[in-house]
Amino acid sequence: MAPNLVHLVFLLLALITPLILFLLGRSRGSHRLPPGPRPLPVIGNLHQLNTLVPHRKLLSLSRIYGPIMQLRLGLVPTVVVSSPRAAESFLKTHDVAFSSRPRLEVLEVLPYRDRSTVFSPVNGYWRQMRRFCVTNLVNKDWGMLRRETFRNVMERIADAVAAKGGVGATVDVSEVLRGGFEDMACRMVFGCWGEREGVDIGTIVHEYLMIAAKMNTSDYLPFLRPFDVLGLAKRAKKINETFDQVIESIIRQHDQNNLAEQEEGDFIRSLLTLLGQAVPGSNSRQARVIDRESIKAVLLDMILGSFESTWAVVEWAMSELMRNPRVMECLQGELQTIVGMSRMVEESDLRYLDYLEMVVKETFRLYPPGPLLVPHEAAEDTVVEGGYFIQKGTRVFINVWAIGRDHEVWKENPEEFYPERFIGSRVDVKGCNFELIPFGAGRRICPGMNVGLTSIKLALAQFVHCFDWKLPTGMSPADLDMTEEQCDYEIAYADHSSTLGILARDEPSLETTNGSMATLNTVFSGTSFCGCDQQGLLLNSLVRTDRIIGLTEQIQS
Ligand code: HEM
Repeated sequence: MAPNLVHLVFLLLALITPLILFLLGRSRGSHRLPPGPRPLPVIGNLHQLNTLVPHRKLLSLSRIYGPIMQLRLGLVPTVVVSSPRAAESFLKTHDVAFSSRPRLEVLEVLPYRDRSTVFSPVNGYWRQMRRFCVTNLVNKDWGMLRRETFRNVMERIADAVAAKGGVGATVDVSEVLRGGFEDMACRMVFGCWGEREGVDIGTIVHEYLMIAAKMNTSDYLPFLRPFDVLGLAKRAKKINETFDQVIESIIRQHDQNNLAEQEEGDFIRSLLTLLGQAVPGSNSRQARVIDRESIKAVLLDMILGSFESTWAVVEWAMSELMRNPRVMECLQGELQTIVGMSRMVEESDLRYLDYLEMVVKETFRLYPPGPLLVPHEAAEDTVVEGGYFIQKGTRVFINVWAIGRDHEVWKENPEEFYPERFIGSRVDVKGCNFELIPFGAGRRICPGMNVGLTSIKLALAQFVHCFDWKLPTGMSPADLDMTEEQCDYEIAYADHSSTLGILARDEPSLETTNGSMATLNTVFSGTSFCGCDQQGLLLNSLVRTDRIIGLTEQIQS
């Protein structure tokens, strides 16, 4: 299109959009819309969310307009839900109406876009693939893999400490945690380690999540799509080409029945048995055949869901434990009493560790990895709690981050990390108590919840059981920066003409302005997909001589 024509189209759209929206608004007749801030012409309330941490801004707006608040983001009517009661209305009472997902622009460039279980509408295909993943991946017994993974992680820490001169050496906890969770996820989903064809799968996952987390203007102002203003469609295409090459090579290896590459309960091999099967599509008359693209889409969903969210929770928990020595002491005390100091924590111990359970819940309350969940969309016109009318096609954000800080629910110092608030409480994270829904609730609830929870508890327990930790010299708990910031950096490709061969991601510096080492707590939480991340937790490890015999010897040798 010639530039003049483009400008003309843009101008026309800018002029007629408010009129269309006005007429649409009128046609809703007597329906009562939720309150919300007044939108500007064309951009609506987009300017108010021009922030790296939209869940914070949305919380402050909801304190003015209420727990069900209507915004207009560009041309998209959007509702933000910020209380347990309102969340229950959307995710339980009207679960069917709000289980759909919006079609995001970055997905349009992906060949597997309509086969993803995360972004598929609720239909026969979604149901079947989700059930398949739960049976063949999530519900498998991964106990041995977790045991091996976290033993390796503890040994890696001990090795790193020994290499740096022994007890008291500084360890990059983020790095070790990320590596452990990445390897475990790759072995579960792909049956191989995290490095493939010279490409680190973790870097691919991170890039996907970064792209999805960005607030993409084209999603809200569709007439900007041809311009790819933020370059996200280009980035998505590029990372997808890389993923495609990596995943093709992994699938080929499983296809060829190369047993050396395979682990017990091989998920890819089970997926391949589905090839060619017909499953119901969006309605009972429409069948869909499972093809190679469906298999790649499911593998991508599973690997994206698997590890960033999990290790981020352990990092947040470790940061809070460093800030709260009393809580650390209680947790170590519980481990010492229940597990003792002559062996490592085992999965079978977890059910007896009540204080650990409370520490994990408290971490989820304050730092849900998906502060706004994955966006939902209204599949039909619905009247919700409070008599508010929600129009079909409205995007729905459930502000879990705000719900975790709701003064009405968490009456005693909601901002404080205080695991004891759960003593005698039946609230848990499994989707029945709407005051704490880090995994969502209803039919879109995270299918990986149980596997994620067990890994988090085991990793955290072993971290604090095997080692004593202290902040690097010169740093006090008050220096720990617990605010989130968006961490975006482009990955470097080895060769611009080829998609394979990612060099590295350009990590943000770990030095703070005053020169001391500090945490860079990072959240990436655009309004499309949200994930929480935290980077660069550096701690000094101190292994007490009465702790875990093997590790102590390893460090001292
Ligand atoms: C701490 C760990 C985890 C957290 C906090 C978490 C959180 C979430 C959240 C908030 C959602 C969106 C729910 C909604 O839209 O209402 C979700 C969806 C999903 N998660 Fe997880 N997740 C975790 C671990 C996992 C794991 C380990 C897997 C895979 C093995 C996984 C796979 C998925 C999938 C496939 C979906 C999409 C479900 C659908 O749309 O039907 N997640 N997760």
